[in-house]
Amino acid sequence: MDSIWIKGGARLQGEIPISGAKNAALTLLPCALLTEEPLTLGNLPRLADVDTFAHLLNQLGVSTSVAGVKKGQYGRKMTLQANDIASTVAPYDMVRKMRASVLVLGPMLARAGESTVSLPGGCAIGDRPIDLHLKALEALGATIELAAGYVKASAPRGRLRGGDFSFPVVSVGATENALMAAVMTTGRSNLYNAAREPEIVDLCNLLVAMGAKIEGIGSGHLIIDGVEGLHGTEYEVMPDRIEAGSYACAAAMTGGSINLIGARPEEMSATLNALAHCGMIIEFHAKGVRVSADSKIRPVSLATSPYPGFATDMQAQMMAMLCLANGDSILEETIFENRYMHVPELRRMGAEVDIHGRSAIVRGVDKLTGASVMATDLRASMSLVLAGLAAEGETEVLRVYHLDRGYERLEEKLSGVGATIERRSAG
Ligand SMILES: CC(=O)N[C@H]1[C@@H](OP(=O)(O)OP(=O)(O)OC[C@H]2O[C@@H](n3ccc(=O)[nH]c3=O)[C@H](O)[C@@H]2O)O[C@H](CO)[C@@H](O)[C@@H]1O
Ligand SMILES: C=C(OP(=O)(O)O)C(=O)O
Repeated sequence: MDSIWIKGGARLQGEIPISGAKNAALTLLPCALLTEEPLTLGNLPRLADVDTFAHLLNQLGVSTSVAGVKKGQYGRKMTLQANDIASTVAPYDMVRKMRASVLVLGPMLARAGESTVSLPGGCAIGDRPIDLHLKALEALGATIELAAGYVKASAPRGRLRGGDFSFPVVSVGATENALMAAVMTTGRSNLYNAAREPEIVDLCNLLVAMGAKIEGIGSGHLIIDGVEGLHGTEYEVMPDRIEAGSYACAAAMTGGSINLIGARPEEMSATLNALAHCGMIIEFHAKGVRVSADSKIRPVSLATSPYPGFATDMQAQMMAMLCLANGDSILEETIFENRYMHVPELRRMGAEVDIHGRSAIVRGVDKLTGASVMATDLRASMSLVLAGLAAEGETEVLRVYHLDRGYERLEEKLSGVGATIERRSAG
């Protein structure tokens, strides 16, 4: 199995091109199910999750073709076409590989009048139920049955009528599923307390480009007037604000300066504000944003919350950074109940972190030391890469497949700014 080997200590300096956002890509891809016309998505990141999603869509009868990509170029362009839906079942072996597979539920229901998807079960960061996806679809007129680990949603007489739903807690995925179902109903839907993440705005913008009628985009109240059918279009995936934030932490932790090319600072202001609070210099420019270390990292207290709050997907990376602050920081994880799996591994590198329920006290230390480490999820793995970049000595991060889910050519991007990092095969 591959690992990432890092010799820490280099001051990172230069430019990193930011790839298309994983979490946007994973909700734009299922939109191909909503039309029989071709949908072309550009700036799709080359990630394992994107390949897995394309494979799932293939199983449902969607054809996918990738335009020629030049060597050294990031991203790719994929054309997807769902002439017919060959199957309306997303099987367990796909959904268990990637939770986001559940996002075929809403669009498949809208297009084919029925949809059967395996229940995803829990994962490394928490329980992650899909009850709100199902309740929102029921409010739009779907009938839901649960049997043998699968959820079967159907639309009476083949088409949903639309309806109103107020999310009791903000859910990105449930908002996405409800939106993709609501755009082809026979009536009007109101989604209250909808997620406002930039990836939701990206989804709305694509749906509108396909002919959907959505008002309130970017707000917590989305009003959707169903249309008869949608058409194909060409669309560019938004830049990945979590990838950009992760590399910003790399600049901070190595006393460096990284220009995040293509990053949209307005979509990552909670991360940039936290970095500025910690003493980093943030400079906006036409091509993106530059993050530079000016002094020792100052401690900060942060709680994760839905957008525009501080993203849970940045918590592990921020923790790695705060391990090197000149004082104690407090992090509170309010979204997922089990998202501190990186802590024991960071401790093995010399970090001092105490967990009290959902809070973590991060006591800044003068240095981290390289070690062999592994994590059980994507962002936890990235926090270990960041720790390795700043640590004294060598670090080996095992279970690279987590990183390959969400960071396009990580080692290439980091060596481009001066890191000593390589992928090694265990043979
Ligand atoms: C592919 C993708 O975009 N993944 C992101 C998405 O995940 P995902 O869409 O799974 O996360 P949600 O926003 O749905 O989860 C937020 C909270 O709501 C709870 N919940 C969610 C749905 C539901 O039916 N019932 C329920 O109780 C979850 O357990 C969690 O505590 O948003 C998360 C929160 O920003 C991010 O960390 C993930 O990177
Ligand atoms: C938790 C994440 O992704 P997913 O929802 O795909 O597991 C993430 O991107 O950090």
